[in-house]
Amino acid sequence: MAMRKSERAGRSPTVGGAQVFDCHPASRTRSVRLRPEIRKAVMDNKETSHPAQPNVEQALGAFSLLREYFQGALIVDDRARITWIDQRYRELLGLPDDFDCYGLPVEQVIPHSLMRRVVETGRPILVDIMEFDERQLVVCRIPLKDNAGSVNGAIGFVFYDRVDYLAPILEKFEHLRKQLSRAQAALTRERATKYSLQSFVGTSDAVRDLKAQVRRFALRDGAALLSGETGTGKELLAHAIHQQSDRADGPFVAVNMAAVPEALLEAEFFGVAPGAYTGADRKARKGKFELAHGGTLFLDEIGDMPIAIQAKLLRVLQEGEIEALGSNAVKKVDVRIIAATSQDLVAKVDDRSFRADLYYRIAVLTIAVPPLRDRLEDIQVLCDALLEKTPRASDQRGWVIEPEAVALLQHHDWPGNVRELANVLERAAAMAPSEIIGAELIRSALPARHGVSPGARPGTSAAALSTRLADAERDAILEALEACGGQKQAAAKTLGISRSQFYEKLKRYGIAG
Ligand SMILES: Nc1ncnc2c1ncn2[C@@H]1O[C@H](COP(=O)(O)OP(=O)(O)OP(=O)(O)O)[C@@H](O)[C@H]1O
Repeated sequence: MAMRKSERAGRSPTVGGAQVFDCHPASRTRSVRLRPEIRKAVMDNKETSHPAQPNVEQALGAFSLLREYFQGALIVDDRARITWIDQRYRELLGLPDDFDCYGLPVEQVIPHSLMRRVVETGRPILVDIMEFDERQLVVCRIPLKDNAGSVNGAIGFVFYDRVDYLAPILEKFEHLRKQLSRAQAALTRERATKYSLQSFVGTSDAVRDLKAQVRRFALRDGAALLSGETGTGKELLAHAIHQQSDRADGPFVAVNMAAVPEALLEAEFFGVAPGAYTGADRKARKGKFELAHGGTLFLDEIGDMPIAIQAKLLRVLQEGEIEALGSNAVKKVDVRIIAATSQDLVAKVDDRSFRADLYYRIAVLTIAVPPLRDRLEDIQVLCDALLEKTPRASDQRGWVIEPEAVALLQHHDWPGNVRELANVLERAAAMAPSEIIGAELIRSALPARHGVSPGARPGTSAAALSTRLADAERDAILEALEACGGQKQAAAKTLGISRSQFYEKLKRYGIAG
């Protein structure tokens, strides 16, 4: 390959016996500071002898036509170690003149390099955007082959800012990258406030003790069981435990046992191997265990877990391995289980509908979440916090709840706990003609079966109708539950709705499990 005069004047490292020339003379007079990670790489990993490499002259010759377009080039051998790099690329990377990177694994000089992938797969990556020190470089990577056609290395080119037609791509990429990092930052802020322990409102002694226990449990890594009536905040607390634990940077994945049809639970948990089912869904699907790897898996309503799945869950907890449906391969998973129940699990163990061995596995750390009726002094602060989140008209300054209204709420028994309180406040707010929520409004918003006639307070006719319909639905559900001796599945059947719809309605109306 013909070298330009300036190139010949440059430093000329020996590569496998051939003389190869760096081609940008300017940097020789510039002093560049060695980046700390590169300095470390030199100390730790430098190979003393230069590796075998592809024929550099031949490779550069093949791409000589591209020379005026690229602003840096690099060659690696079949083990992705640098065998040649030109001066312009060295400059772009900030490598000082006296730094010899020959023989170093490419990632130690260019952390995001994909040259290894090209060498390993033998497939080129023709256009890619690679980040280096907050800069975006457009790169092209091509495998090199020996005379017998085997891959013996790869060559990479960098196109930086001189290629005008790449500017729109880079601008768009940069724009999207900024948008993404803004969205990620907002999400992190939102998650942190939504799920922190501070968002569990309450100043009673019961809540103080509960929070102290949650903080202690967050520091440990064992399975935890939260028990308490529906709407007491078990899921909120599970999030808070995760957020305060060492797993906070890992995923938090929730499965509601009652909401997933029984036939799908196994696939939901353990995933599906490709082709496990004939027909449309032949693709592999990850299960919740795999999705929660490195984080926390929250199992809501664990008392509703079918006995066959209980046996499988126990095996995963004992062995730390999962096997996808239709697969023989096992995968290791590292997941913390936090389970929640609104049923009496000990009673379920006694009547053998819940496995004792599974109970002892998940009840390593147990937290009993108190019902709202046992901490009625929290109602004032809960009202303030919940109303803060309740939408209001743009000309309203903020909701004000009158003391008589709070007193009325403190006389209710709250079978649906905080969720029910939130619903009542939302209904009252929807009917309120101003930002003041008084006792009359609360009386109208409380469920009819507690002796208050729905719609007694004149609201809009639409609000009154929706309130009446909701109350009728709630009463039908309560009647069905009573008729079926509390058996939810049977009650759902009586009403002609699915188990998951039934549970959704129980939640909506704050009916305890
Ligand atoms: N102490 C609290 N402070 C503020 N909000 C709360 C509190 N407890 C519960 N909530 C709110 O009440 C609603 C129900 O809470 P959550 O879903 O955590 O209850 P749960 O016990 O898991 O209910 P279920 O057993 O029905 O699934 C959520 O909107 C939650 O944010």
